[in-house]
Amino acid sequence: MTTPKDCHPIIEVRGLKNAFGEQVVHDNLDLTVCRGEILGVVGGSGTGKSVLLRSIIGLQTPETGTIEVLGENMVDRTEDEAKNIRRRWGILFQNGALFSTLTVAENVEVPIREYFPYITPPLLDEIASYKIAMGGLPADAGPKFPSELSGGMIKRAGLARALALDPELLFLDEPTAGLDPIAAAAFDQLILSLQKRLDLTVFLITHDLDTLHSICDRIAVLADKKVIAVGTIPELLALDHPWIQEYFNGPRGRAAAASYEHEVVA
Ligand SMILES: Nc1ncnc2c1ncn2[C@@H]1O[C@H](COP(=O)(O)OP(=O)(O)OP(=O)(O)O)[C@@H](O)[C@H]1O
Repeated sequence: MTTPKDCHPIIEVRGLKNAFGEQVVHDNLDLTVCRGEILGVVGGSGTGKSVLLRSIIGLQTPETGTIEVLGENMVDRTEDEAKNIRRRWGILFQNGALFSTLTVAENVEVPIREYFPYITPPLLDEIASYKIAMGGLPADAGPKFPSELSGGMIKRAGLARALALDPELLFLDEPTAGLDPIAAAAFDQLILSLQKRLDLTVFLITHDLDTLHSICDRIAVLADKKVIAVGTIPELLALDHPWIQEYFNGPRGRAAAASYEHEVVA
């Protein structure tokens, strides 16, 4: 369960400690994400998955520890340095985090305008249309406002915006939360096909066992303020940690495993 030998680290977290007052969320947490993998991050509610994501993207300053993303140190960066690194990743927040007063196309254009303020409007529109198509939305979604979209379409619009600057790395925070099983499975397949086509590295926080089975290369488990294990599902199942056993071997875990095995055989 060590890091794969051929791993080219894209995210390296070492000795991370995060605390809010007396509450220690992470203590001496280590994690490596390798280039080209889809890493799923799981853990019970409140184990610090979102705080870990916020630390990695520089929104949460840790008490101690080092974080490198795409070869850059993320702790104590100047605003200019932070801006340079931010353009190399895309983030899909749990609720899509779209600007409600902007259309889908305008939302996708926000990061492009930020980094390329002199881009011409026709080119901007063309790039936005292309990204909207990559997010799996029909062209007529571009002029719509978020309030006119279904939950699944909001996620796809958020994904289109996350892809706006051709990222090397994608952060997804519970991408299938709130979607019905059919929409969730379609979204999983969209992530997988984008990851392959665009050669992306994906850091994916999820509670969705189907997502873990169907698209994740490795899974990191957060518990006891640390990443207690990273590996494939069979590797994790070989451990006798109670949370891991309950999660993957509980009724829902077994159902997800069975349906995935069925899918592989069929
Ligand atoms: N800004 C903050 N101030 C104080 N406490 C915080 C803050 N952000 C997070 N926490 C606390 O840190 C802990 C971890 O929160 P986090 O949101 O990372 O959990 P999570 O694993 O993502 O949970 P869930 O699966 O429910 O989304 C929680 O106890 C939360 O209350």
